[in-house]
Amino acid sequence: MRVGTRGSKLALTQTTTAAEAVAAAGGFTPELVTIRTEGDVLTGPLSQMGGTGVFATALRAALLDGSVDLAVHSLKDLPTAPVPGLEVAAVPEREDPRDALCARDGLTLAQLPAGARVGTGSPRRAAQVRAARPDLEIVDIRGNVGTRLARVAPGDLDAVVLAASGLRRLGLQEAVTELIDPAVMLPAPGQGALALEVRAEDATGTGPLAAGLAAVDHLPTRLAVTAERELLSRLEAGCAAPVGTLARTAGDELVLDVVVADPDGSEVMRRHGSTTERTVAGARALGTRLADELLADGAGRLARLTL
Ligand SMILES: NCc1[nH]cc(CCC(=O)O)c1CC(=O)O
Repeated sequence: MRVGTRGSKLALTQTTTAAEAVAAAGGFTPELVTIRTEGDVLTGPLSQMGGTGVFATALRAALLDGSVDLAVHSLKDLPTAPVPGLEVAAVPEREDPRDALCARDGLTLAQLPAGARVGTGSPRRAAQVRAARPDLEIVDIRGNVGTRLARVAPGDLDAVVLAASGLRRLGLQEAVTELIDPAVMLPAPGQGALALEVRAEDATGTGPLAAGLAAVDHLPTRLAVTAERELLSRLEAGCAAPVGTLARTAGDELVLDVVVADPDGSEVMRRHGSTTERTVAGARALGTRLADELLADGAGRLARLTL
């Protein structure tokens, strides 16, 4: 069973873990195949790379041409539009979805001094940092997790904002000085979750791959990310848009929080919604409903500023 992965340390770590879980449940041996994607080759701000899918397209092509049988993606890097012939057959249990501040001297967002320099390449993170702390300076950065973390140094940056999940998977959780409360910063749709994608004919049935995938699928995570991604696609916003959202199951409800910000954080729209229909269709309907409420209130104008 050939498993496609990006070559970054984070991608290799999370693909290995996911592939081993699927393989153990399905009873086969995985072989990792590293694939260079556009997002790994190009430099410059991600938000200006011309659309979504810079990390996923090459992996999807490898699935379609048969050179791999399973692709492991960070769900937040996967475009919401379905690809004919492919299916996200499993979404394993999500890691911590929150964003993490990694600051010098153990500082939190509230404790950073005025004028402190905070690195992020994400318009979503930048807008929410600006909304919470208009007195900080945002510095546009890129690179893999290790590269970005290394920028926290005297004479350079005071802090960076990264996904807690990525840091944890890399064993770098010591660098986190604050797990940012979703009331202050909502994560990207799907953050902290993985998508296990296969050719549609392998998604169901009695084969070892389908059996392994069914064993690692986690329904509460699938419902949460379905609501988040439906909202994102309804807003027609890409992965680089200033849209934060987080869904979770609470008791017998699925609840969804959303923020749409203009890039400078001076205008921020928040919405909260819930449903008792804990099915994929119910999750979709919840995402659609909140997106429509936001669009009716002018969110399109805010979000489109950076698209
Ligand atoms: N776009 C980069 C990216 N894609 C997935 C992750 C790791 C977090 C995750 O599992 O969602 C990261 C790094 C980051 O945002 O800090």
